[in-house]
Amino acid sequence: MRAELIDGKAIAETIRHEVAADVTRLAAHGIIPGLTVVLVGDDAASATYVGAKEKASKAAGMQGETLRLPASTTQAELLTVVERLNVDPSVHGILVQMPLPSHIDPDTVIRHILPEKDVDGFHPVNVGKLLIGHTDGFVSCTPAGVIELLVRSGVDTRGAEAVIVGRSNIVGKPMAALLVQGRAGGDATVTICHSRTKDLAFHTRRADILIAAIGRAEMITGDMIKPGAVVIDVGMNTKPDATKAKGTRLCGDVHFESAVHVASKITPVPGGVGPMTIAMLLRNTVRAAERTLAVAAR
Ligand SMILES: Nc1nc2c(c(=O)[nH]1)N[C@@H](CN(C=O)c1ccc(C(=O)N[C@@H](CCC(=O)O)C(=O)O)cc1)CN2
Repeated sequence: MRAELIDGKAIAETIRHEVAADVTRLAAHGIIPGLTVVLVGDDAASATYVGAKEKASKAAGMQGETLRLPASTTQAELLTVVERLNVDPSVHGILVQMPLPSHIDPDTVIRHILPEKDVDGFHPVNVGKLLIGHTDGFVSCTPAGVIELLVRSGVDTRGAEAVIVGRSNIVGKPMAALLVQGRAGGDATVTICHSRTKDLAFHTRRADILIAAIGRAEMITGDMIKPGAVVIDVGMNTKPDATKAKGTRLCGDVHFESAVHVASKITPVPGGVGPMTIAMLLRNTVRAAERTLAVAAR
């Protein structure tokens, strides 16, 4: 058996077209969704992701802008930038690219972004809304993208044993909240595993749906997967590869070559969850702009 590939690139492309149609609809009301991404410092991977976000937002017809600030930017300076964006009516979505330089506290910055412009879904108000099942908040883009992948690939999550490996605030915890909620892509029985979990393989082998979000290259091997399981790899790691010009290649948290013979469906890295993160960001930005329309109509 060889697992069917879940093509995140193709699904993300479909969502980007849906978003572009929404942008055209909003234009009839005189609204152009505006997304401003703030990048602090010169981390090469972050610069690539930020460039991709600006390009994708413009391709969808939005007003996409990137503010590139030097690594020496102080926390106070960054908070001033966020405050300016908070009150700018042409900016519907604000995203501060992570990771930030070590002298800046990410939680303080996230709390400064207005929840209604927090298209990353990281603000405690949006996290709280997700937990209590309110749909008027924003959901963190990567876990929201995973749910879209499952739903659009025809995976029935109802009553499934879903095991998440990783307990980050950005992926693991919101992922659990989404899988457990009583709507499409939810109704699963959820287990979260982490670095202190005893006998990790015992849990992963019980999973009908296994979500790997640990941040450790190829840690989940085929023998840790239940035959026929759906495997979603959120990992984005590099490993040495002498055949590549860079000397490294991208890999996930799942050892793909052994997992692909055990799973029924699997996401590749690259081309799985990664492209969904940007597609869901665009969707959140359109929603932020739509809500200003709804507020104006009141
Ligand atoms: N403020 C935020 N910061 C970060 C987030 C986030 O959601 N909000 N997520 C990640 C990085 N990220 C988006 O910012 C991101 C990562 C990967 C991809 C992607 O499309 N990956 C491709 C491969 C790209 C490559 O070749 O290097 C893939 O998987 O196919 C998109 C977005 C951390 N920071």
